[in-house]
Amino acid sequence: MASPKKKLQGLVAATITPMTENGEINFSVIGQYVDYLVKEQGVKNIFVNGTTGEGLSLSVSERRRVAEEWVTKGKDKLDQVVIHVGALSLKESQELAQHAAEIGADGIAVIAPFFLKPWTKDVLINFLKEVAAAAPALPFYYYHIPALTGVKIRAEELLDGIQDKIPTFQGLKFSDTDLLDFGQCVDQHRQQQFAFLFGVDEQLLSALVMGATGAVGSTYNYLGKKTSQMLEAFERKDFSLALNYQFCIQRFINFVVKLGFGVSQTKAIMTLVSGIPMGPPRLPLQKASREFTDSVEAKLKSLDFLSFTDLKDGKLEAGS
Ligand SMILES: CC(=O)N[C@H](C=O)[C@@H](O)[C@H](O)[C@H](O)CO
Ligand SMILES: CC(=O)C(=O)O
Repeated sequence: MASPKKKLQGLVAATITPMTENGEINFSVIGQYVDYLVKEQGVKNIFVNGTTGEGLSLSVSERRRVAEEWVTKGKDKLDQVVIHVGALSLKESQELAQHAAEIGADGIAVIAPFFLKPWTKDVLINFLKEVAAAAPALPFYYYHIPALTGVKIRAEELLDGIQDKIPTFQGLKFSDTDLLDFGQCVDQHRQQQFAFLFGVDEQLLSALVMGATGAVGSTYNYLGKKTSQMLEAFERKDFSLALNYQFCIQRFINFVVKLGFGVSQTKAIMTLVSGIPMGPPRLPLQKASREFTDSVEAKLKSLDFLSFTDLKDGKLEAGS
């Protein structure tokens, strides 16, 4: 059984995989990236090779090297490094799980296989169990992202009795807007100390109300500090301030969603905000346009996100 050590909580940044202009992984900026997350964003947990990291667009050997680099550069700086090891091939997923254990990662996460799909809960559990068994000492997280995998098995159903099958099961990363499903996951497992990590950044406040213990997301790369302020306000039960922060974050996300938002755009935004070159995405994704970056820069300035100036008297300016 996984050591019940430190529970994964708070904000977890879903890391981008930096690339060079010619499409190779740019390992040379990962050290800087770690320092940026810790010092500028106050984020000390990362989720590597997931959606934002284009994990499924990398070769197995690239995924291994990326995981190694984050673990190495994060040593003594980060609290937890969780590696996403999901793949269409069970063998590859097991290899990556075993590798994550060998390099000293703090946990592994797995999405549902999404080409030849599991159609029932039991089949999905069997797949996850085989992966988890390849890293029997590592905490295991199920990464529920039905809009991208097309596997719509409800998380609540999946979690029912999961520890009997997967003793290392430690939590759920829930990237969906179904708060009935999410809430029931929390409600039915209150005794078990699982991590319930929400993955829709623009709706995190509602998930906190529903019992989320943390969050994994792409925006925590550059809005980590802002989002932490929301978490702190929530902890203090200052719900109107927490809502102000959530609305402020929503104004930004709503703005980029309307322009067309995905991993490519996340790379462009992070380059802009951190100054660390994230490079283009890999095909089939296309680099974000110059117009996108220009309008985002103007928006970030108008929202005061670039300087991370604190809110005055806990009040936001009206409008956006
Ligand atoms: C589909 C996707 O990439 N979801 C991310 C994590 O699960 C989120 O962090 C979103 O990027 C974020 O909520 C903005 O929509
Ligand atoms: C957002 C997230 O969790 C991912 O990129 O996998």
